[in-house]
Amino acid sequence: MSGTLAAEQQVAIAAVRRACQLTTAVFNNLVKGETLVKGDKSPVTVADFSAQAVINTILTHAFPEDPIIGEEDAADLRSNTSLRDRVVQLANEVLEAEPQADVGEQAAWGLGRTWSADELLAAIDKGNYEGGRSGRMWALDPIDGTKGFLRGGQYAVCLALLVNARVELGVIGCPNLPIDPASPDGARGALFVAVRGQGTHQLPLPPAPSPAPVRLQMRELRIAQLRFLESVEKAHAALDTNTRIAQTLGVGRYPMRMDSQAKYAALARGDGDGGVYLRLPTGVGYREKIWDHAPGSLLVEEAGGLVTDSRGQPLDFGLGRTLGENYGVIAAGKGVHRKVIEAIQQVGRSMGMTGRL
Ligand SMILES: Nc1ncnc2c1ncn2[C@@H]1O[C@H](COP(=O)(O)O)[C@@H](O)[C@H]1OP(=O)(O)O
Ligand SMILES: [Mg+2]
Ligand SMILES: [Mg+2]
Ligand SMILES: [Mg+2]
Repeated sequence: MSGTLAAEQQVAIAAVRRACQLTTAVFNNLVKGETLVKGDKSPVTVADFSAQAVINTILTHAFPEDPIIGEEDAADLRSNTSLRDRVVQLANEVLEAEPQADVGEQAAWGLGRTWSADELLAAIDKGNYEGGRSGRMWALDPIDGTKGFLRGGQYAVCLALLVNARVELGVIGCPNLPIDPASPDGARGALFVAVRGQGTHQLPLPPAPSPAPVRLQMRELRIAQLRFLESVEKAHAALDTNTRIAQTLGVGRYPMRMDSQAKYAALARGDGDGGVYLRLPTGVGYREKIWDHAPGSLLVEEAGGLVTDSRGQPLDFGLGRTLGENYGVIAAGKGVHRKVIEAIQQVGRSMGMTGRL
């Protein structure tokens, strides 16, 4: 590992890999009562909490000065002792494993020892940073696509480093994504690393010494070849608007639906010829969270694509924990991005959605 942010890359990769070991193990043993429904009706499991505990423990020891914006907080664990005990057990199983020197892991990152419940809950709550425009901060989604995780579909462990509101490093672990998109039924588990100015690379998810990273380059598709990449969740996708945009552009292929930021990885890699990540506001006032887009957007940009909102404006990661007013997120190859934005604007006008798109 060389170049700028080499230390941050190494720490982030180790943290995401260890968290993925945890989520994979939990999926095989998840039992009733280990999933809660949050205030916004979304699910959260012991795996989300313990993955955040693992990653925040590692980040806090490696970079003590850095604030973290993490999706979860420990409030529900403080009032539910059986859930708390399970999270402590799961996080410790992963943190206790001795540091693997051959992949650059260090004991100073909090590895190779057991942590108390208080320490792990405090680590989860370290993710409460409010965000902002200046300085360094990490953005963490311990499990992005919890619904995908629960149904055995796609999900992603997502970590980004932002400096002055710009994403500089993105690391995404996708335990259920096929390693080779040409063999969709083949071995699964891929890790994606993007560093600004240094490209996007795919590595094997299990830690391996001297892995051979594969550099990803988005294919430049013509409009007629495009296929949209959309959420599986109907509540997260403006399906009617998406269909009209497809018609306006002349995109005839049925969209590829996938949970989580695995979509950004799939787009960067060209899986299934998906050529456009399309996420428009659903009109329920939902604000996009920065941990849902920071690492994924860099994966696409560093593979040669463009990521903006539906007006063609850059995403603003300096507004706090959310992206502010929701104008959606559109990611596509440089050759087609502008045409997609034009089609969205045309459909927005025809549907009387001026100001919302
Ligand atoms: N109404 C909504 N519109 C868009 N995204 C949403 C909405 N509700 C939740 N999400 C978020 O979408 C992400 C999943 O994206 P996708 O649907 O593309 O897989 C999750 O992080 C989820 O948040 P949460 O983690 O709170 O469930
Ligand atoms: Mg999540
Ligand atoms: Mg998420
Ligand atoms: Mg969630």
